[in-house]
Amino acid sequence: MNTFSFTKMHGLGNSYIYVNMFEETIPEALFSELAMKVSNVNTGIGADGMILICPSDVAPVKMRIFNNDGSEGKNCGNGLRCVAKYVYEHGLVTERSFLIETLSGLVQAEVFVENGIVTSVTVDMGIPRLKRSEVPMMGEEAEQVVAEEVEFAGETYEITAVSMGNPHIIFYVDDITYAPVTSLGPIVEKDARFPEGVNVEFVEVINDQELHFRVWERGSGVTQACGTGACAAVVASVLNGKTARNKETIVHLAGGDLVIIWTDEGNVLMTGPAETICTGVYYY
Ligand SMILES: N[C@H](CCC[C@H](N)C(=O)O)C(=O)O
Repeated sequence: MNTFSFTKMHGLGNSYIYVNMFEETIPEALFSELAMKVSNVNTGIGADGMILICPSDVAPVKMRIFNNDGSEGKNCGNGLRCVAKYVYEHGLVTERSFLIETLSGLVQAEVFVENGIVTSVTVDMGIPRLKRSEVPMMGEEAEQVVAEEVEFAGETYEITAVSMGNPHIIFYVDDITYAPVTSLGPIVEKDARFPEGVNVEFVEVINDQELHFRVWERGSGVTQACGTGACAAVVASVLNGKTARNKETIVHLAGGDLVIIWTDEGNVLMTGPAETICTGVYYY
């Protein structure tokens, strides 16, 4: 019987099983299968996926994120805040600001500490990728995919597509309460026009600095929050003239709020909480 120690953490209810790969040894071939198993609420621990905190050649740590269907994501905003909290509190870093390597590049995290405990984290999520080919989305190359009419399941929708290192498509709705998250989300997630799949976000604009937000995540389905998705929603809202560039926007997700700013310099800053739920030993 094999085991590994884990820490369950969440960012606004978007929970993952975190494994410190500086201390644990798990065969790479099992990462995908174990992500599915630990995520199962009945036969596993229960979470939206698994995140590995790994050594890196270019930063203090590298984050690898696996959705609950076993697929590997290239970025995870809520995960980055929890990784930053974990590595600071476990002494893997000594500075309050440090780099984290992801599959979509390096990001800079800054932790805010009270009595030795990280209470919130700001992550510089970098520059959004806006070209159709960068999302990626099939079709004739375009500098941006903004307010484009696209048909899904026989209905025509206006969509905006943004990559934060992982793909996102944003739909605007009049009332977030009635957003077709579970009906339209799974259809769009697997649409052939998104060769790598896509995270599906629904946004209600409250004012030029406030959004309501719900998400159907690629590889995990409905989650309480999606950090990269919230960043993509702010970028899309600026591109659509609905919110202000270079001003803090409050994004109200099901699990709570994120404060996000798309700066004039081009990068997206995301600030929000990160919490530890429990630790334990998993048997496999
Ligand atoms: N489902 C995403 C990964 C998790 C992103 C989300 N949980 C976040 O906080 O950004 C993907 O496959 O691209």
